[in-house]
Amino acid sequence: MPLELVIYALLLHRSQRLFTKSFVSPVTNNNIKKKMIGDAMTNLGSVVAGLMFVWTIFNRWLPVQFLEHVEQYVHKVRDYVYPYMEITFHEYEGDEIERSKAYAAIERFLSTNSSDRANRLRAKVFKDNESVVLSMDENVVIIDEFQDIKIWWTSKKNIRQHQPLYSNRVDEEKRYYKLTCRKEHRDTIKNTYLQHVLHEGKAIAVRTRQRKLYTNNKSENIGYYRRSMWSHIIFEHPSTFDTLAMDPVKKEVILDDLRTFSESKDYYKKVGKSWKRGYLLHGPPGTGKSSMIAAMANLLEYDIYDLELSSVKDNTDLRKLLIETSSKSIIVIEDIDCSLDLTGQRKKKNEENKDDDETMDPIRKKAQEEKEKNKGSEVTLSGLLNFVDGLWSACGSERLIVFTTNFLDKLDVALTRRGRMDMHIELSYCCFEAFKVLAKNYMDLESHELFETISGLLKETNITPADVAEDLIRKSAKQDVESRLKNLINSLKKAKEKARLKAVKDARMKDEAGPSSC
Ligand SMILES: Nc1ncnc2c1ncn2[C@@H]1O[C@H](COP(=O)(O)OP(=O)(O)OP(=O)(O)O)[C@@H](O)[C@H]1O
Ligand SMILES: [Mg+2]
Repeated sequence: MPLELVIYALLLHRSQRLFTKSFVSPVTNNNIKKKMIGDAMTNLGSVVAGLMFVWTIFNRWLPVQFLEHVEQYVHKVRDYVYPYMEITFHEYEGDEIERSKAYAAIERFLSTNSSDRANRLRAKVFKDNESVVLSMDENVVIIDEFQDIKIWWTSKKNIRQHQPLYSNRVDEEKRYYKLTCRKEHRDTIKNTYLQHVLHEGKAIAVRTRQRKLYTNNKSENIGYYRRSMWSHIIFEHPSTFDTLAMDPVKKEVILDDLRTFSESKDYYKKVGKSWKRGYLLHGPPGTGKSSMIAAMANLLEYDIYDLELSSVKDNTDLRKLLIETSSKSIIVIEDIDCSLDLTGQRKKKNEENKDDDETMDPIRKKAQEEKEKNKGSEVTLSGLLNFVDGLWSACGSERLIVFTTNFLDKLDVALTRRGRMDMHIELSYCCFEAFKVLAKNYMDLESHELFETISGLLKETNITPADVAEDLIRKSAKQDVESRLKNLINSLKKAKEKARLKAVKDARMKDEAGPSSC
């Protein structure tokens, strides 16, 4: 027998006993009063228990359509007598994949309000573990007041269970906030209060904004339920355009381009373009491509989405990732030539594969190995082109897309054409101007008698800013400026000698191969 039926039967029995007991008590004034209260309670208990009993039986044996009909009427009656109205705000609306902005704004609004009022709170630690933000926990109610109106906010969570084919059961959490207020305040709530909450929520977001560095979760780990496709940490890279060593004229052009972009919301709208810009950073390893991305994010106060293409299953997942990025962000794909088979030299591919491992440049060899490793991903070039400037790329705004590569010539021209990658920036070997920036940053030094020697050597040999920085950085408290400059001069001389020997070797090999090899 179902448990509910047993409980209702017990309730009926209990109320029956109370009823009979009140009849057998001696008749006094006091007892009459008690008896009346007892009778009323007994009758009420019996009616409720009886109704529940009947409802349980109905629920089991009556057709679903009929029950739905009854339920509708029960709700109508309830709505008629219940003096309150309710509004719910779901984290995800319907089948939308983007988190509701209203939900996020309410969450922030309530996080500041709840810390003084709620008894059960959830803590989040921010800014270098220095500040704690408290927000209301599930099923907690907090009361807000607005123009002498009381508003009740509740945080709720529904759990739905799915059983995907050939897979274990998974729980899908659906979170929402419920606002409750008296019906007579409907207009104020609708027209004024909600605007106030959303506005405040956004303002709090701006005030407490911490920039984030996101990375995409591996497609298969996202699973059936709605887990964010990105994970993040707080972004705290110290690189700025001041610390970036490069040709000052080039630097000024890039700075100007970035500033103009960030102030051109209306302009982009006017010309009918989505508000985004593509940058392609190319150059040898250690010339500052990643440092420049960090400097860009610091300059414009954007988040960074570091997209690992090899972890993306296919073009559909790539699109979903794009949708989940926020505005004011930089989407980065580093070493795009190694990420996938997106090169423009497919026809040469077979020949390239035949390259003797011995003769292949080590950096190219590494890129080749990376590509082999990433064969699991089905993202295609067209999927990536759509990601950059397809219809879906227009969702969200104020976004930079930055690709980096060590080999510009290995990329498909479709990917690098202007309009997709609007600005091509070459980061190259260290010139004297770039060295001066590093000397200022690493040693607080603006001039020195050894600068002339260094300037001469820099003109004759290729050395990356990363290598220069390695010589200039202080390695012990005793190490003085001069010894660091001398270290650099030694490195430059060694690099020059190495280059000379390589040139001699190449020339000899060319002579040995003879003219037919051309
Ligand atoms: N132009 C530069 N200005 C200042 N520091 C630089 C510059 N280039 C390199 N460095 C120094 O060298 C380190 C490595 O640089 P970075 O990672 O930016 O190079 P990269 O071009 O991204 O290299 P890769 O192609 O290998 O990814 C940085 O941490 C920084 O200290
Ligand atoms: Mg890099």
